[in-house]
Amino acid sequence: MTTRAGFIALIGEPNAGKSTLLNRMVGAKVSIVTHKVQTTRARIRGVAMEGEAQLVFVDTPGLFKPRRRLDRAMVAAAWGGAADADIVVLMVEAHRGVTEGVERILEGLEEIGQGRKIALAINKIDKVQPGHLLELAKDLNARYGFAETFMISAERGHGVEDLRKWLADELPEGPWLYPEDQIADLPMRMIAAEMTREKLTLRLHQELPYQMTVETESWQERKDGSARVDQIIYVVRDGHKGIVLGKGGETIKAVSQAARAELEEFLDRKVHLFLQVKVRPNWLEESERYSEMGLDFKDGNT
Ligand SMILES: Nc1nc2c(ncn2[C@@H]2O[C@H](COP(=O)(O)OP(=O)(O)OP(=O)(O)O)[C@@H](O)[C@H]2O)c(=O)[nH]1
Repeated sequence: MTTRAGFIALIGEPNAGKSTLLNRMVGAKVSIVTHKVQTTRARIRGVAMEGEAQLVFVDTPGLFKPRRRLDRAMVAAAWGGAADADIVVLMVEAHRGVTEGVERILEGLEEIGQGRKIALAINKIDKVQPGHLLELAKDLNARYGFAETFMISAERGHGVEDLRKWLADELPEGPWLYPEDQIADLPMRMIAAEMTREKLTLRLHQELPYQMTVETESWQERKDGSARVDQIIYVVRDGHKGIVLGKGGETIKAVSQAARAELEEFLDRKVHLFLQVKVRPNWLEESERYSEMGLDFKDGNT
């Protein structure tokens, strides 16, 4: 059995249909991960299984907000998420065609195009005549050498299956990035980790340790309707551990209380939150790519 796994970034102008497509591909409403700016370059929006392939969809925050003065270096930096992905899918709205925004994205693709496959998905085909579609596909392919072109209607589901299958075939061979049984509650795990991270950021300000990550280790539903959530705060140095714990553990206690309160409000039920701080000195080398993606990377997984 050959397994495949990798990161896929759906990009496009606002309203192109990225969320709609993602929800179709993943088969559930998962794109609920908040859009708060973080130090991570990209975050997981959903995971789908297709045969023996695991498709991990990442978000590319703040990518396409039009900027007046957009120099190339800025573009490259802002494209972090897409640049880390194995496959990028550019979504273009069929009825709008090559807008200024699309042109800008095509320019950006030149920067990140090396080393990854880029597919074109012309979306909302239900809104136009077929003749128009072929012309648009030709025009776009003349501007950029896409690996493949798909005509889809994310809303109605047309062409989505073909795209999914193609993505599964094109992903690199390798072990799955998530255990299969974690996929369903993944968005919740990530939201919970993000809440704790946010509280730590608020509390520590400039003291915030470099390269700190929060991971939700386990999520258990209890018979009484409450949830037990265990999280680990990873830091890279021993000294950082002290900062996160605070004097007599007061920092971590306050963070835990605030994060729990927010999680309880979000879930509308009782939560037992357990935080642990661990030093993982080689963390960066071990898991640079995965942790940037917010993945639950553990030693020995590779
Ligand atoms: N007619 C039609 N409408 C679609 C299709 N796909 C998405 N839409 C609609 O387009 C709108 C935008 O879709 P979203 O999925 O929210 O787009 P998005 O790219 O995630 O937007 P942002 O979050 O703003 O970046 C919604 O009203 C969708 O219902 C499609 O295939 N056909």
